[in-house]
Amino acid sequence: MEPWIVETRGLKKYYKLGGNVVKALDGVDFRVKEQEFVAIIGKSGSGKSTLLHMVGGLDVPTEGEIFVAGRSLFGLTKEELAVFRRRKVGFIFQNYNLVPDLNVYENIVLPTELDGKVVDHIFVEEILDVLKLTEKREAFPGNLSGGQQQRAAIARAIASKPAIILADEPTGNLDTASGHDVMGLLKVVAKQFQQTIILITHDQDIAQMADRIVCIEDGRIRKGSDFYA
Ligand SMILES: Nc1ncnc2c1ncn2[C@@H]1O[C@H](COP(=O)(O)OP(=O)(O)OP(=O)(O)O)[C@@H](O)[C@H]1O
Repeated sequence: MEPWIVETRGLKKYYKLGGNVVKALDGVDFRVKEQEFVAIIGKSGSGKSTLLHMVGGLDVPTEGEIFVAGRSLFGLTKEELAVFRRRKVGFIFQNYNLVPDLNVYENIVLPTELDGKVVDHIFVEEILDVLKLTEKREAFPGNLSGGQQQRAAIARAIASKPAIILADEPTGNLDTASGHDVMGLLKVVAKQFQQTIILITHDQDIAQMADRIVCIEDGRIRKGSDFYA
């Protein structure tokens, strides 16, 4: 059996809008191996966010199955999905989503503390070092550049040791140079700490930095689009 850490089977998400049905996802079979770094590309409205939200347990499909780290998300209650997200998924958003009143270090350890787990401070130091944030550990998000904030958000995602990391347009708010920097560092930490990453982006150049690229078109994986970069 293939060691899929993420697998979707026949995934569909339909929205009823007035008399119309919007097929945001229309039968997606998507698989990710452990420690892979996959970029999902596609035009605006193609279904990228919908797919990421389903895999991250932020939303439930109309039809189809999702397996993450060996368990099915089918039939989980809202509360069970919240626990799934907290324990298994690290999220990285376009807007960083750092807590403004907490410094970099406090932001990084927050999810682990909220989950009632012991913080592995040695591990956090290593992450800070790889992401070149050691000197910014006591800085507040408001005093950091966009690239530094996103590096802190990446550190936070890695520090909770999730099964998968989902990144939603992580370079979307950054200029080209900072975007490439952040993407390069994300790749380095992913490899160093053996993380599985699924990232969505509009940007071909950013996607090219992943191990594998999958293109979504009209709610489906475009035939022949799934390839190793
Ligand atoms: N809550 C909703 N209600 C109705 N339609 C929705 C909803 N969420 C998404 N859609 C529709 O589903 C389709 C896919 O949306 P989705 O956000 O997944 O695309 P996307 O590829 O992530 O786009 P973008 O790059 O602009 O974020 C679009 O047509 C969108 O309008």
